[in-house]
Amino acid sequence: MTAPPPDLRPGDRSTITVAGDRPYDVVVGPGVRQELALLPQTVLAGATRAAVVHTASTAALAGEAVALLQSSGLAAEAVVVPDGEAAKTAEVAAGLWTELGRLGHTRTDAVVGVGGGAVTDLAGFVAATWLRGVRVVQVPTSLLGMVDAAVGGKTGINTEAGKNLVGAFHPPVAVLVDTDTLDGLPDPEFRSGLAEVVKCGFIADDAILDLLAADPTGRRATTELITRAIQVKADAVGEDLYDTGRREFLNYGHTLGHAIEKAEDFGWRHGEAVAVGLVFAAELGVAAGRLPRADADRHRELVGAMGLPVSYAGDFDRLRAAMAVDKKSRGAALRFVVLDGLGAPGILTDPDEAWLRTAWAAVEATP
Ligand SMILES: NC(=O)c1ccc[n+]([C@@H]2O[C@H](COP(=O)([O-])OP(=O)(O)OC[C@H]3O[C@@H](n4cnc5c(N)ncnc54)[C@H](O)[C@@H]3O)[C@@H](O)[C@H]2O)c1
Ligand SMILES: O=C(O)C(=O)C[C@@H](O)[C@H](O)[C@H](O)COP(=O)(O)O
Ligand SMILES: [Zn+2]
Repeated sequence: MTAPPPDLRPGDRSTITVAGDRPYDVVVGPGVRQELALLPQTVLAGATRAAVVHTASTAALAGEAVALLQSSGLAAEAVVVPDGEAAKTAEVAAGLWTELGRLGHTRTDAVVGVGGGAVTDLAGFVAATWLRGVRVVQVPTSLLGMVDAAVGGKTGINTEAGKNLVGAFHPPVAVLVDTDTLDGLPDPEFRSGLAEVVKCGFIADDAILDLLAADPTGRRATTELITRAIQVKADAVGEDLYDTGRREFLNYGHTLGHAIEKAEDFGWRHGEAVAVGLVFAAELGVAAGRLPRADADRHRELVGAMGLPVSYAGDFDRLRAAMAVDKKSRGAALRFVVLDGLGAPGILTDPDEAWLRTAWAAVEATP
């Protein structure tokens, strides 16, 4: 089980360091976005310009970010992009490259993402590709962005063929998780973020499962849940940035989840699709003889109690075709993350068709 950082007390500021060739800090707490003003003296040393990428929903926070960066001497400008998955397109990325060119951004300048996971994925991707890589600071404002998307350096956009199929590994130089920014986040978005939190519980930290069982809204222990989920992610990413081993376990529930997002033309929230994917993956683990039935039942009960979907009405053959282009696939073989017990993730390669059908039957919504 992952222990919370020693300096964590409710309401406090805590810091989680993500290890790697270029380690960086994820700072969590109320008001920590103000620390943007300090970064030009530290991780943004030498920068003269910053482009603050945001959507309409985070315009006020982006305006504040611009003012904070300007107060420390940077020429900072806000750049607005479309909301949600509509931001994660080649066209929007190309628009940002044009804007960085117009603003005269050089290799020492920086991109700052202020928004949900879609913004941080896009901002990270543009930073990874502009001049072959400039620094990016992430200021996630959705729960999902905080516990997952802004941490770990996976950046990307979607294509016709599916989710996140074009991207780069490009870790941020800092992540400021300001828990105050959650105040304006709509409940369904908060719940969507909780899907990634409970995922971390299933793969690595049963204290998360206990906290969510005691309060399935996740509102009573939000800071502890955020910190624990980030710690699970940091542990995996610090060891395996490039997704060739331990990091793959963070993809638990995502094989079917991404296929559902695509089938729904990105009309479902990421966490909602992952929620069904978690229940499916647990059922697949049972069908494969790896996960005890009681543990799969715990998935369904907990995810359902959190108000997230546990079933889906769709065409399995279509979903299967989408799963075949999942980034975990190798050649023609499907690969899934499954559990050998709570907190014990592993890989299942090329599952029997019968196991897939059994797991699908367990999540298929009946009219
Ligand atoms: N890179 C990664 O490792 C990683 C991990 C998980 C998810 N993701 C990606 O993240 C995306 C999902 O992120 P998301 O759930 O944050 O979606 P999102 O970015 O679309 O944000 C959800 C909604 O909340 C709004 N919003 C965000 N912050 C707000 C605030 N403080 N107040 C009011 N509204 C606010 C947004 O405008 C949007 O409408 C997906 O594209 C997913 O693929 C990436
Ligand atoms: O960081 C990771 O690695 C993850 O798998 C975390 C996921 O929650 C996240 O949705 C990620 O973007 C999915 O990665 P992908 O490579 O399957 O697109
Ligand atoms: Zn995810």
